[in-house]
Amino acid sequence: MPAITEGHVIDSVADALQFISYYHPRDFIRAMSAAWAAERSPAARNAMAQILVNSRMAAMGHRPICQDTGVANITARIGVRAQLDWDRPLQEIVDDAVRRAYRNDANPLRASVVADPFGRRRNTSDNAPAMLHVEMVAGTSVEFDVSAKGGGSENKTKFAVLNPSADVADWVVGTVEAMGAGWCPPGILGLGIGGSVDKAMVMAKQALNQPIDATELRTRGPATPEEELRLEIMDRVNALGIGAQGLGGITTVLDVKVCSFPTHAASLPVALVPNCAATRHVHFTLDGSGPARLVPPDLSDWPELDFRDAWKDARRVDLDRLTREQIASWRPGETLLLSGRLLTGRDAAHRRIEQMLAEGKPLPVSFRNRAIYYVGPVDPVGGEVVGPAGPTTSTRMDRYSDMMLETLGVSVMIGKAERGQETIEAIARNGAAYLVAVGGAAYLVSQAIREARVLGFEDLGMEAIHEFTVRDMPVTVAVDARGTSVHASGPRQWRMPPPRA
Ligand SMILES: O=C(O)C[C@H](O)C(=O)O
Repeated sequence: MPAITEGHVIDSVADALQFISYYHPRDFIRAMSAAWAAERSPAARNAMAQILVNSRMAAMGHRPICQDTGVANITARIGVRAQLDWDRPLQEIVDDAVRRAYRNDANPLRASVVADPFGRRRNTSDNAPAMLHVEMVAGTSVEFDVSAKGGGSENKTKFAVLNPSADVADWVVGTVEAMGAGWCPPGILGLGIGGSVDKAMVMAKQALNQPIDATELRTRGPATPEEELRLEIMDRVNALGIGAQGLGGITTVLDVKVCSFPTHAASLPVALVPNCAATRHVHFTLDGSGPARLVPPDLSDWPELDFRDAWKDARRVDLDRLTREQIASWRPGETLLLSGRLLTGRDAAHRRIEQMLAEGKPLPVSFRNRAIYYVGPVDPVGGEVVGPAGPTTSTRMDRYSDMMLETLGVSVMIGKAERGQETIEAIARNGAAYLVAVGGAAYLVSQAIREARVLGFEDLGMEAIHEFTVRDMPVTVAVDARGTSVHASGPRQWRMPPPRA
């Protein structure tokens, strides 16, 4: 039996991380296409169309589906009789693979990992380390699950130890309803039920690597209590009306995956890990014959669609001449095509601005009457001015709303997902507006960016303040100047009565 070498592991894991950065899994493309075809809410249908067009563009261009190219999550199942020809800890080996993949010259991926997480939060600059789990299994080979998990969906992870008499579906449905849209639905829910607190979380994460097969399951009918639970949760969550990007619609989840394990008689641990529209994972086996060969999807796997129809009546906005009166005329749910200059800034930039204001220091740029886009783009290659540059979750910037709107005079905020009530009130008080771009359509969004330059905080890397010049950047009015939120009105409109058991 030939030995599995360190080189086989590094080549395979590095290739896998590159592969999943631009290829959605086939089952995901199929499920998203079916959901798009069935969607009746125009806003959700348009968002899904952008996700699918972006997915095909990323596959063709070999550029990331999402600007959040994720943290590498790796599970290695090592056969007890496998011949391993390596000396270093597996963590070091997979970290080398991560470095190679994320610093690839042709398709650099975004470095999103920070060390010293509760202190300085220094970017490690190569996305290492990976989150590695190792299991010993029967056999002579080593199986790998490689995924790249984005921060927005990871942040929405929930865990509870329920009373053994509690209903798991009730907890999941209530939790998803309260979770907001920062996890970029439509996506997949991974559930780990039972075991211990740590075991439940690992099971939920690993459940997300199973193929999407809800349609097949529905056709053949559930054969186990887990399969019944999957369909019940899926139907009840979709009846909530949350829809794509939380804009209101009939599909919020494409599938619900469940792993369970025996647990303590007094406990019912349940972990819920959502996966976003940038679902990225691949599975391969090493048997000593060489690195893994991964099979890409076929271009015919994507539906033919032209989302631009949805924009033909869109209002064109000149950001360089924007007035508060114009902002006041925007309607919730309306599509805008933005042209002109906007500033960028996200978590680290807001934190630093707050510190500088407290210390009375001058800021590198004036935000007065400017639009700010919450984004951390991927570095450009070739002729690009910027790499994929989709929106990040705006909710994290809510605590800075008064500072940005009242103290600094920002007029427009652009991101994704809902805002909190205090931010909505601050928007209305200041005659500002909040716009959303589609999370998970980052490569498509980046096509609208014609120029990019860093104006401040360069040391923050992707979190620096940039100025983008955009042309026809598509966005939706999510909170208008009167404080009406489409993330409240959309789901209300598309909510359906709970399906009968
Ligand atoms: O970090 C990002 O670019 C986005 C993040 O994944 C988010 O969804 O908020």
